Amino acid sequence: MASNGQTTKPPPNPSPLRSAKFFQDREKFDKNIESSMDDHENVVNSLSSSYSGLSILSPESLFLGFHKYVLFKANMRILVTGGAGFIGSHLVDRLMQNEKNEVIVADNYFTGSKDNLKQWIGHPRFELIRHDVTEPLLVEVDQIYHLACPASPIFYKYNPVKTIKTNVMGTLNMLGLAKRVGARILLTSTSEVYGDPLVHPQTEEYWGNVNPIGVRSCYDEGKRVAETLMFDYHRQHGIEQCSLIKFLLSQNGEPTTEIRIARIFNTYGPRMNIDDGRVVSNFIAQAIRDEPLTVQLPGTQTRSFCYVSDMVDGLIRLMEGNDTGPINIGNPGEFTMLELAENVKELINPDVKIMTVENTPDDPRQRKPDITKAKELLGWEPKIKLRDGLPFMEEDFRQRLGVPKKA
Ligand SMILES: NC(=O)c1ccc[n+]([C@@H]2O[C@H](COP(=O)([O-])OP(=O)(O)OC[C@H]3O[C@@H](n4cnc5c(N)ncnc54)[C@H](O)[C@@H]3O)[C@@H](O)[C@H]2O)c1
Ligand SMILES: O=C(O)[C@H]1O[C@H](OP(=O)(O)OP(=O)(O)OC[C@H]2O[C@@H](n3ccc(=O)[nH]c3=O)[C@H](O)[C@@H]2O)[C@H](O)[C@@H](O)[C@@H]1O
Repeated sequence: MASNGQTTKPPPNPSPLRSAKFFQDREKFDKNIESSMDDHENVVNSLSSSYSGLSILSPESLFLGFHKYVLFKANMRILVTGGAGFIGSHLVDRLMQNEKNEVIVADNYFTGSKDNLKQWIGHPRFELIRHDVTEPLLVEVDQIYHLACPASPIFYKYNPVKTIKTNVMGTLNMLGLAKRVGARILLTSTSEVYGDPLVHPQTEEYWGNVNPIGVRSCYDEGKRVAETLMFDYHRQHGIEQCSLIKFLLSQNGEPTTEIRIARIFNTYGPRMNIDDGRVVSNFIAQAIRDEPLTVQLPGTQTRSFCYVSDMVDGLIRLMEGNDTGPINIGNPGEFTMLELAENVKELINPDVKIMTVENTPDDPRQRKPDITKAKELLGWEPKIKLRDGLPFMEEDFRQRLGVPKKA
């Protein structure tokens, strides 16, 4: 009861789907669909009369062709944030292979480098922008792969406030852009959202065991907030629509936010920073330099390592597919750090020593993805085993370090 004794009205239904505005909008869509149908008829008629050669085509096929032209744009303009980094640059290579793609990279070069993209600089379908994602960006694009964020623990702990700003404000800015231009956005989240996991292997349903105030939290919790923002934008501004309605919505200035979330597990391959600090790059660089492999204690902690080409394949499938995720993308092959060191020693330098060193706080004890969802929903699973991937990385590191393999 209100204070004046009258019965208070229930608050309006908060669901944007059921608000009065929703029904007004629906009416607007219906009218638009009708007028768009009229437009199509006009186009079909004028095309048929202007080009006698087209008269062999049925009005239906012309209608569909027009739809395809308008709704499923032949060319795709794709933004890759963090595209000058390790995974980002491999993703750019793969996207550029498709001649219908135009690729724009936005990167602040904190851990990435122009060198990773040198083969594309000057290419007519490629643009590189020095940009920090904590600031807004306005570019007309159809898809956004949002990778910008330092990934190596050494780098993300170096300036933790900046790391959390990159994850939170960076993702907010990219979501704002996605909403404004009607682009689909994919976030590269991480297995670190599972923290020091109590469930093994990790399924997407597991909510994680994360220290909110530890030295890794800027990254783990930053990515968790980034995932939350993705889903909030999706729920608040995005309804899964069929392409026709989506097109009409975007024509009306109505926001749509289509999201995809990949939870990436440890990925390795050529172009990793040599002094990046992550375990695979450390061990390979140490083996090549004849320095002892530094296994952090206790050495029995596990990780699952995915080769970068498999990762890129998984990310593209997720972007192109129909599922929002989150979906684990990683290789379920699980190794202790001592086993990894043994493998590197055997494959790269049998004379190298293995030594144990102190670990850092909150290091997860185990990690292995359950990839059932990726298999079922994306038809994806990794192809390259660790022992097959390590030599590709060795070759790249030897070239960059200028140390040829001993005869
Ligand atoms: N490699 C892995 O094992 C792994 C695992 C889980 C998740 N991920 C995620 O995948 C993405 C790419 O990782 P990576 O291994 O290629 O790392 P990386 O450090 O090589 O690449 C990150 C890129 O983002 C750029 N960047 C960082 N902060 C930025 C900012 N504020 N504005 C613009 N650009 C910025 C860097 O300069 C770099 O080019 C990251 O989001 C990371 O969290 C990676
Ligand atoms: O897969 C993930 O989700 C995360 O994986 C890594 O995080 P982490 O597994 O801690 O990466 P590394 O620094 O490579 O450490 C892996 C393990 O190797 C150990 N390690 C590291 C370096 C080293 O020289 N020796 C060593 O034994 C660490 O103690 C740790 O147990 C990435 O760096 C994160 O960006 C990513 O999000």
